[in-house]
Amino acid sequence: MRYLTAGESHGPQLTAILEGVPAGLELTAEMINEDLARRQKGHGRGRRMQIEKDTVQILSGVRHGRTLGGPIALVVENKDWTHWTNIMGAEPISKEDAAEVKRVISRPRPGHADLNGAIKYGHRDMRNVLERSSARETTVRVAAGAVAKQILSQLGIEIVGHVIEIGGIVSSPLRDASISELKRVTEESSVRCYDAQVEEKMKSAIDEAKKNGDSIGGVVEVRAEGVPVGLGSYVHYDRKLDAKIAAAVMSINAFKGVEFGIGFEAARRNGSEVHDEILFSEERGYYRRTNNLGGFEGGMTTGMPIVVRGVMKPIPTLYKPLQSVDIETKEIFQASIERSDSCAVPAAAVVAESAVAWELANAIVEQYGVDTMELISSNVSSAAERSKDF
Ligand SMILES: Cc1cc2nc3c(=O)[nH]c(=O)nc-3n(C[C@H](O)[C@H](O)[C@H](O)COP(=O)(O)O)c2cc1C
Ligand SMILES: C=C(O[C@@H]1CC(C(=O)O)=C[C@@H](OP(=O)(O)O)[C@H]1O)C(=O)O
Repeated sequence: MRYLTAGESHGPQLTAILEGVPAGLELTAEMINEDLARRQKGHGRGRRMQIEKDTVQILSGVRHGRTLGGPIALVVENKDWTHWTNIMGAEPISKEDAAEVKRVISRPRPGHADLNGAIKYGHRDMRNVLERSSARETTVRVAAGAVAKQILSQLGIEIVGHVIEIGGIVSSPLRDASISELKRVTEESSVRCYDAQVEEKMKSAIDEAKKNGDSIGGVVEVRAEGVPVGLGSYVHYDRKLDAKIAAAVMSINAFKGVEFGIGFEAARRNGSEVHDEILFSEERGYYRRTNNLGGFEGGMTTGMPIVVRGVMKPIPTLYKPLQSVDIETKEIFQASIERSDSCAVPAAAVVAESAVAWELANAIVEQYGVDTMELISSNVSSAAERSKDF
């Protein structure tokens, strides 16, 4: 499976075209809208989220609630577009109108794609960069992820993204919570964190940063359970599924690093304290005593829960401006802004969940790849039986 997205932050709409989704998958706009609404929530979001009410239109590839096997076109409208029709319209504008509607952005914001993008594409107006580099695009990535999650759910695979750290405030280590419990608890949390003890502290940290004109980042974690053994492969670098998942998480705006299981902590432990011992029971087949490696060995799934974390840097647009240089005058200036999120880590947890869901679903469709959900289900079940008795 693959997908493309198109659309600018303040243009008319965002579009995703998904190709290779098997036929016979139950899919409704309502299923996708649930995740779109989850992405919009979270303490620390800015005024834009009060304007947008993200809902999807399914424009092709689905009939009477089931996928057909053809490309699926998904569209989410930008409500804010009505305020930007002159500035963001596709048609050429006259010189006179240009003076009125086209306030050229010549001042790059540190931490954004503005300057590098302008140099790369030769744009003297950095709106031409920021419109597409904006994380508004993650809306349709979540829509694509919601389709992937339907595939996973039909195969009994559960997945959830949640927040484990914001602005240096860390939630306590996770108890033996099931994914459904994690989902239920984090859904009710204003920061998408299961640890109610630290929720208030995280909110205060966000409020404090905002009050100071600053922003904060954090760490999100995605867990997936019920994943079959042997997705991905060790035989070639570009077939390693952990690498694909890492790239998908890293591709989320503002993400700066990814780890699996105990991750960077592995550097500080002996091998005997890292590697997960192999056990066998009639009931479970092969399993691991621990899951320090987060569900991967040799670029393949072990059948243990997948545990992947990503770190999000603080939002770069700050009310407390950072120094930059105007590309027209070469003068130093202090960037000033009208609106921004002060923390988007809770929203990013939903984006990360979607990114991982897509990679997992894609790996399954590739590996058990036939054109219908029915056959994929039966192939996955017989592969599970085979690996249990192996
Ligand atoms: C859900 C989400 C919301 C974001 N909101 C903002 C925002 O309001 N203001 C901002 O400056 N950056 C925001 N960002 C981060 C920028 O999009 C990102 O830092 C920028 O595009 C540069 O990309 P890079 O950080 O990956 O290098 C957001 C990111 C995500 C994932
Ligand atoms: C619109 C979304 O996030 C936007 C991501 C973003 C950025 O620079 O990445 C900047 C802000 O946009 P604006 O400048 O219009 O306020 C955020 O609101 C969204 O998440 O749906």
